[in-house]
Formats: sequence, C-alpha cells, structure tokens
Amino acid sequence: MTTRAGFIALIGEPNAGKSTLLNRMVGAKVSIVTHKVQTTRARIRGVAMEGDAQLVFVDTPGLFKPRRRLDRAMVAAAWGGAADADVVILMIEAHRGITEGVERILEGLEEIGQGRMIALAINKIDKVPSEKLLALTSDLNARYPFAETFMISAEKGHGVDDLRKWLASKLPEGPWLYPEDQIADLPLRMIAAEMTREKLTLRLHQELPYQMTVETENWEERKDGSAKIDQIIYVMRDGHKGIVLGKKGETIKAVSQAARAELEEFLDRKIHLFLQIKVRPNWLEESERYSEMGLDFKDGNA
Ligand SMILES: Nc1nc2c(ncn2[C@@H]2O[C@H](COP(=O)(O)OP(=O)(O)OP(=O)(O)O)[C@@H](O)[C@H]2O)c(=O)[nH]1
Repeated sequence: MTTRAGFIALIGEPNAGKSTLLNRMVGAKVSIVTHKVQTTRARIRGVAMEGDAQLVFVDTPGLFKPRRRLDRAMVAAAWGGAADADVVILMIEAHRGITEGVERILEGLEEIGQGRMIALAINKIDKVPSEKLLALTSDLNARYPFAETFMISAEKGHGVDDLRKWLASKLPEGPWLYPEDQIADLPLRMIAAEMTREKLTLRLHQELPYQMTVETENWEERKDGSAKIDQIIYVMRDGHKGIVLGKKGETIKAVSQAARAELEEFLDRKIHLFLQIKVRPNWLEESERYSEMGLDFKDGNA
C-alpha cells in the first residue's frame, strides 16, 4: 500500500472559520471555536484520514495587525505554521470579500509561496448568493495563482469532502506521521485549558477574554479511572477577578460545569475540575505563560 502524509496549514483572518474546518475535518473538536476573533492562540494540529492518506491539519491563529506582544507571537506562529506546511489553505469569508486584512495576507503569501502549494477556500458560502462567489473567485485568482479554489461551508459541511479528497491527492508519498487513531497532538493538559478558555470567552464580554489565559496546573489520575484537573485562570486586574467569578460565583461555576461536561465527553471518563483565579497584572510579559500556550515568547519581541 502506498501511503501519503503531510501537513496542511489553515491560514486566514481571525474568524475566517479555520478552527471550524479543522474540527470538521478531524470529526472531533480539537480547536476552540467562538464567534469572537482571535480565539486560537497557538498552532493546533488535528489529524484526519482520507483513504491511504493522513492529513495533519495545522490550525493557526488568525493573521491580523499585531499590537501587543501576544499578538506578535500569535501572528509569528501563524506564518511559521504556513512556512512548514506541504499545502497551505487560505480561508476567506465569502461575505466579507477582499478586506484590508486579506490584502495583507496576499502580500505575505508572495514570500512563503515559493514552491509551496497554496489553495483558496472561500468559506461561509451559506451567507452569500452564488453570483457573488464567482466574482470573488476570479478577483482572488487574479491576485494570486492559487493551485485550486474551493467554495465551502465549514459549518454546514458543503464542499468539505471535495477539499479533503483533493488535499489527500496532493500530499507527498510517505509513512503516516501519527498513529491512525490519534486525532490531535496538542498535549491533553493544553486541550483541557483551551476548553475552559472557550467557555470563559463565550460568557464574558468585550475585551476581557483577550486579557486572560488559562493553564492546567495539575492533572491527577485517580484509581477509579477519573481525573482531577486543577486549572488557573490568569487575569490582569482585581476587577477582572470579580467579573470572572460573577455574582455569588455564578459565572465561574457555569464555566466550570460547561468545561467539565465537554472534557468528560472528549476523554470519555469522569473529570473533577477545579478552577482558581489569579491576578497577574503582567502575565502578557511572562515567558512561562507563552510556553504554556504553545507560543514563542521571543516571537513577540517588537
Ligand atoms: N455561517 C457560517 N458560519 C461559519 C462557517 N464556518 C465558521 N463559521 C462561524 O464563524 C465563527 C468563527 O469560526 P472559527 O472557526 O472560530 O474561526 P477562526 O478562523 O478559527 O478564528 P480565530 O480563532 O479567531 O482565528 C464561528 O462563530 C463559526 O461558527 C460557515 O461555513 N458558515
């Protein structure tokens, strides 16, 4: 049997639907999805099989104009993911078209594009009429020689099978990179922290989610098959602590319940989840925080 395997990087503006596509390809939730931008912070890998091919998807943080250290480290991780991949998929939101951000990414592609296969996936086609899609396809192809264009809805699943089959045929011949039943290579402690961060992001308003981070501090396997997980939520100000706690601790309780339920489903066993909040005004400048997120602190240097 000839096997194929390779890395496929998903790049695009924040909110383009990269995590949604990764999860759909893998058939499980390995990357967090929210309606808010900049949810994905690190490079997350998800593994999918298509016939004899193993597709390792790399979900990258959205590409945007960086303002602070964390932003710069995220954007560096995204371009790094693209530069290491066999195939790059640029995801564009159909209804937004060629934004300033997309223009900037197209310029970046010129640099990493040499000798690399780059495909275009116009996502969220459920939101626009088909005439618009054709115009957008030709505009984008006039700006960059994409190897192929796909029109998809990552959320509804349209076009995703065609994309997966095409990708499988483009990967180099070679042995699989992961055991067949592995779906993600992010350490479990990090996946667990991401789940809690997703629940927090969904429940908190405005800028607050970008000002906090979650780490799994301790993971204890118990004899009865369950696991006890302790996590710390780092926030920047005392006031934020109160918001995360909520009235009579309601917010953190709801977050903890939702994260625990999802973890139990993911791991298929009982989980005891304990959340603690720490105020750390400077966590954005602490290198340990970056390594826990899977980012390189130095990439954030101005
Ligand atoms: N209507 C529609 N919505 C979609 C589709 N794909 C993704 N979305 C939604 O778009 C939002 C952003 O999706 P994500 O997958 O988190 O986007 P992302 O590109 O990973 O975002 P960042 O983590 O910020 O880089 C979510 O609310 C998704 O449910 C689609 O095909 N159609």
